[in-house]
Amino acid sequence: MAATGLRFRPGTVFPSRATSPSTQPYHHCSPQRMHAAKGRCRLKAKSSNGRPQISASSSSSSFRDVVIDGGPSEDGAPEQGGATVSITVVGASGDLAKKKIFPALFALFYEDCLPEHFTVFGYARSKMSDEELRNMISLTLTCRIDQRENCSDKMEQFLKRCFYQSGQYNLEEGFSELDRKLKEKEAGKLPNRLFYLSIPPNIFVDVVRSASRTASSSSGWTRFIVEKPFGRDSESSGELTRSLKQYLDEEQIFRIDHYLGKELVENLSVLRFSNLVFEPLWSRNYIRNVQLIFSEDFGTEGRGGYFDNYGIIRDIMQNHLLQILALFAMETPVSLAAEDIRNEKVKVLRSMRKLRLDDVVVGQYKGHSKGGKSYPAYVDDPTVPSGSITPTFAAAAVFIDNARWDGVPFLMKAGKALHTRRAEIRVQFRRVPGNLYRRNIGTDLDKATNELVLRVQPDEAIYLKINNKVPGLGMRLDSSELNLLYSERYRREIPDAYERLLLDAMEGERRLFIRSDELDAAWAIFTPVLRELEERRVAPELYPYGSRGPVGAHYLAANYNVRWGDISSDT
Ligand SMILES: NC(=O)C1=CN([C@@H]2O[C@H](COP(=O)(O)OP(=O)(O)OC[C@H]3O[C@@H](n4cnc5c(N)ncnc54)[C@H](OP(=O)(O)O)[C@@H]3O)[C@@H](O)[C@H]2O)C=CC1
Ligand SMILES: O=C1O[C@H](COP(=O)(O)O)[C@@H](O)[C@H](O)[C@H]1O
Repeated sequence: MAATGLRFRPGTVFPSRATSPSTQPYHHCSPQRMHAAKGRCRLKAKSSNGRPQISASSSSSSFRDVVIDGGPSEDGAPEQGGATVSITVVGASGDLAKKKIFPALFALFYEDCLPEHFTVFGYARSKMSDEELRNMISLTLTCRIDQRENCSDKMEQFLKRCFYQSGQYNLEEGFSELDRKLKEKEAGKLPNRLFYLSIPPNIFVDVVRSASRTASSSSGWTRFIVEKPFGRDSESSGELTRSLKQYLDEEQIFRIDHYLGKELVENLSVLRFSNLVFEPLWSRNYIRNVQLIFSEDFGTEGRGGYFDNYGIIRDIMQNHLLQILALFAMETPVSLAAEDIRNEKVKVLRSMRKLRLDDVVVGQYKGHSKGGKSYPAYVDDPTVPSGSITPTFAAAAVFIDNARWDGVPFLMKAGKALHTRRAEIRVQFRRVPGNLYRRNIGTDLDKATNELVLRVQPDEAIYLKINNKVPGLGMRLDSSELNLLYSERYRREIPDAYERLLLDAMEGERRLFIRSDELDAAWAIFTPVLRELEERRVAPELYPYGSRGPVGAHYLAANYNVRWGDISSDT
């Protein structure tokens, strides 16, 4: 019997749906594995929020207690008894599946984070054999995780567990056939099924309808990870939620925002709530402004068909940046339980002012030549309609009308085809009142205020800019950094966001997924301005590919006496 995946300890019990959430683990790392995987995989009985794992909350009506035992047979097919998880990647032939989802599943397997009994299925319309799927997947799997020498064996073991089913998205036949094959692999074990909808949004509902009717688990849980975009505005998002809920309970829907799975975003609450030095400063009393910055140094590159229908505000701001903002600004949750955290996030979102057109700047990249190389304009992308005015850049000032944040501008900036790839949170503190050293600081007092930066990517880091005496006999101050650079402090590679989120979905941990009322509140902030931008056909300010974006973003910040931290310094 191959003992590859995470061991389910004999006797581990899944609770019935009727019982209160159990603290029993969903899976365990063996002690040796746990040691090897320390810091990457969940330690025993802990979910990613560090709480004892609530196991297997189910949407199935006939969920029942189950004892985990046994292991897989030699060909990887699970033996009788125990439970199994089948993960079906719908849209398996697509970009996200190849780039992120299969590699994340392999990384979890490699780190012994998947349950002992699991099967991966790819589903799409493209015709492919199991072998062809495996070949396709194998091109994007990497042994990036500390290059242990058994990586190619692990890859082989993983690929043996991968299968493919071709079918239409809106017809039940393909999913019935999938159901038949899943049952075969499940071999009488308690079947838990996870569907990852890695498909364009216009077919989400078709897939959920067909898959939930014909390929739901008969006795275990069935969950659907839904990729963004969740609609284009309040109305379409509400419509999507209503449609999904015709077939699924809210607890079966895992709306993914992969930024919530990023290490530094995950660390935001730890930084705030477990360090006395930060939380007391976390309010309008000490914070002058907060900046949420996303930039990419490449354009739409073939994704223009999707992007043009959404634009950067929907693609990045309304979800990734707003989710970070909510975590940043929320009050202390009652506990680390998913619902307690999501309740606090909703409160923040509902306290936010609707964004006004005056507080938004939009831009679009134009072609540019540099060093003999030419870079295309957004409208040069063959998948973009000519004359498109869809923004590829936006800056916005948003406000939270509550006691903690009254009057503090939260500035967001997101753009494609800029000079660098970066995502960060910048917190600019107020000036020191009656600063004794103002004469030694120089003329620019703003530059001398403290700034806390959480660099989400690349080169994850947290650093605090402080004023420091330049060594010497004189008294000159400069701005220096207390720097926690992850690559120096932690040798281990940081897991990809999709790894954390997939694992959480399998464990039924919803904390990092978006609840429907959060989504409603998020759309309520952006829908009016999105509508106005479109109705008025507001022309984006053009900026050269590879530049720092439109100057309008500086005027917007200046309206609130703010300077973008990523521009005024290069750190
Ligand atoms: N790619 C990325 O980096 C990111 C993507 N996402 C989201 O993830 C989801 C998947 O993205 P991605 O993989 O890029 O998408 P793709 O365009 O690559 O589509 C995935 C698969 O869906 C099928 N498909 C594509 N277009 C249609 C259509 N019009 N009708 C029916 N089926 C279609 C194709 O499979 P087949 O023809 O074989 O059926 C395709 O391989 C989307 O919701 C996207 O917004 C989110 C974040 C990042
Ligand atoms: O959701 C999206 O995110 C990616 C950026 O993700 P990252 O993890 O590479 O920073 C972005 O390119 C894409 O347009 C958007 O849909």
